[in-house]
Amino acid sequence: MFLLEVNNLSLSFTQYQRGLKQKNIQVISDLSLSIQEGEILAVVGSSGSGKSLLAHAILGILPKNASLSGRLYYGGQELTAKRQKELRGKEIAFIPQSVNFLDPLMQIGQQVRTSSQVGSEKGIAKGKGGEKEKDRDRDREKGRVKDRAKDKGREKQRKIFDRYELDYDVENYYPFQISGGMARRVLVASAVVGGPKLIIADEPTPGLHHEVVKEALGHLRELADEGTAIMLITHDIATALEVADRIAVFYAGTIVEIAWASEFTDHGDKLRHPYTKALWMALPQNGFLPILGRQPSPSEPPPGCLFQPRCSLSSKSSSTNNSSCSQEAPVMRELRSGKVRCHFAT
Ligand SMILES: Nc1ncnc2c1ncn2[C@@H]1O[C@H](COP(=O)(O)OP(=O)(O)OP(=O)(O)O)[C@@H](O)[C@H]1O
Ligand code: NI
Repeated sequence: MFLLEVNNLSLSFTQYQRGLKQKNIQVISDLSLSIQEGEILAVVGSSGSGKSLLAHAILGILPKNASLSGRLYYGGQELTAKRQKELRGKEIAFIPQSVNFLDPLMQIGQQVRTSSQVGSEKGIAKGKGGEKEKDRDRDREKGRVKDRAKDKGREKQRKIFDRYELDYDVENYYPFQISGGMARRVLVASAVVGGPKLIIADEPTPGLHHEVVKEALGHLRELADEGTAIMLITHDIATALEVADRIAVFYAGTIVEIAWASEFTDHGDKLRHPYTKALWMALPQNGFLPILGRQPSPSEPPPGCLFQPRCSLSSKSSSTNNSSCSQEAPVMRELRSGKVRCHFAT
């Protein structure tokens, strides 16, 4: 059974234009994926393709002007807004794309300790330490219980600091006092403290040195090997291939292929979708072959298959008259133990 299932998810924004005119912009369309315990599924796609929004949809932290359709399941049960709120920061943890998710006014130690108790819109931050202090005066015995809980909280936090090689001194620092690499480790520590079953990591290694990237990916792999399900969002297929079990290739707001990481070999003959093959061949070790054209903007999608204007398969086999490519959007289908969204992939 899958821990997380995303079925036919679509997401659009209503934007107001001049006067009272409204425009609907479809950012994610008909997207399906699933993740098992113990596996890393990488979601790979270029900038602006809707990856972060997918993460926010799963966590239930979308902005108010977003409208969503499709279904989410977690542990076999529908993942409703109520469950999202209950599970967020605990069973379902988030490693956000930006270190700005750290609360600038809260010390790191407290931030890590409280991150598993919150489900704030902003992500991991915002504690509620103050209220606890009041109760203690009221009832000493109760207070002692709370002290023990507090000690336990600190103990747990320190264990995680040990694991991620964060000095205990760092507990008293504020986010502006730590380096970028350290801040990333704090984000991982904050995600892990609640003992999550599912981690959504949104671009966890931006602009980091190779060593730090390796370390961060190593942490994710370790957690997966302990049974955690991980969705790793990245624009960098090379990063994804270093740790992921499966790769979901994101293009213009939907997934065009789900492949095994082991299928990215040689000239990509085991891959299914022309875009996936092109991504693979664009890597330095495969000769840097560029992918011609541009990803369509969500406000002006082409008719039919979203990849059709750039597709070698569609233009090459014009003898068979592939008008379907320019007229009909292909649906996701199973192909060789993976999935593909293409009329002609074999
Ligand atoms: N609140 C919003 N209202 C309207 N459009 C939005 C909103 N938030 C995001 N978008 C648009 O949705 C698209 C997808 O954004 P998203 O942040 O998910 O992309 P991404 O794949 O995570 O990109 P990156 O790799 O740069 O992080 C973008 O074109 C963005 O402009
Ligand atoms: Ni993003």
